[in-house]
Amino acid sequence: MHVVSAQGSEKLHGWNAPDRKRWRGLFVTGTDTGVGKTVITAAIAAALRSEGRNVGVWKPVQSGALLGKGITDAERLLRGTDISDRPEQVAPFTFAAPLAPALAAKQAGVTMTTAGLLAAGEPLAERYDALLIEGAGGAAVPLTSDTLVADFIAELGVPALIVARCGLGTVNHTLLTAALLRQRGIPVAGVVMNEVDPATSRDDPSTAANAELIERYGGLRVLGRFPWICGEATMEKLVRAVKRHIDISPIRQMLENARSQ
Ligand SMILES: Nc1ncnc2c1ncn2[C@@H]1O[C@H](COP(=O)(O)OP(=O)(O)OP(=O)(O)O)[C@@H](O)[C@H]1O
Ligand SMILES: C[C@H](N)[C@H](N)CCCCCC(=O)O
Ligand SMILES: [Mg+2]
Repeated sequence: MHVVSAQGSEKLHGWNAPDRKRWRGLFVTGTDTGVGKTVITAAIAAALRSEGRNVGVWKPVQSGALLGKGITDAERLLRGTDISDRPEQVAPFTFAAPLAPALAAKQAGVTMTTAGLLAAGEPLAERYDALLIEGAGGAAVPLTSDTLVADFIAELGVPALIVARCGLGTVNHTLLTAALLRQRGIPVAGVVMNEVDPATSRDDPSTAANAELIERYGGLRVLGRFPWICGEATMEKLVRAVKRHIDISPIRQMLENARSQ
């Protein structure tokens, strides 16, 4: 991905100052922590790569475990995509505490700033045509001492994808997430409904209508319902699931538009 200076006025994206850099990619946020952002980020990145696109993955900050045991998001993203970057390149900031990044960093004695996060992502931005960037928790999660995840997405100037649960409660969480993103001027590429809790969503009478409600009341596009993957989420299984269940054409289109700007 080439990081180029933004040209002209881009009020919607919030990066109209001439010296601001422009990032290419898609930010994968969610309605909550544990909704399946890592699974969906890996799946979409793997599907785009299987079409020959030079797409990388970036997890600007992760918390909850340290690198080494293969359980962090960066390590899972690499396994799910067969990308050969090192985990510490994909996740330059990793904290053990299972807390919001702002708190986890503070507890570890690390001063984390937006500028520092962006600088740490630049080598990946140079190496790939586009990045799939996974957030931490939802869009209103404190990222640094004075910013939320949504502020960071706005700073990057990339569109966002919302990963949402299928079952009861998801309409409220998804519409609130979209409202926050829009308030920051962030274009929303769509919503992926994830079967993160298959047993519950099967017996949940709301599941059948939730996507339609999200589209109607949120003016959002639901790109599909990602199935529960049994066993290890291998790249092959993830790509197959995207091809069968998710319409990634709006994502392709956004990446193409970013290339031609
Ligand atoms: N479609 C799916 N099929 C099988 N397992 C899934 C699926 N979606 C999510 N999971 C599992 O649910 C758990 C939570 O998912 P995941 O780690 O992707 O959430 P997340 O939104 O990335 O969370 P975080 O905020 O910590 O980054 C993981 O154990 C993951 O493997
Ligand atoms: C530790 C966890 N896996 C996430 N990466 C961090 C989630 C922070 C959520 C904060 C909150 O919404 O209350
Ligand atoms: Mg994750």
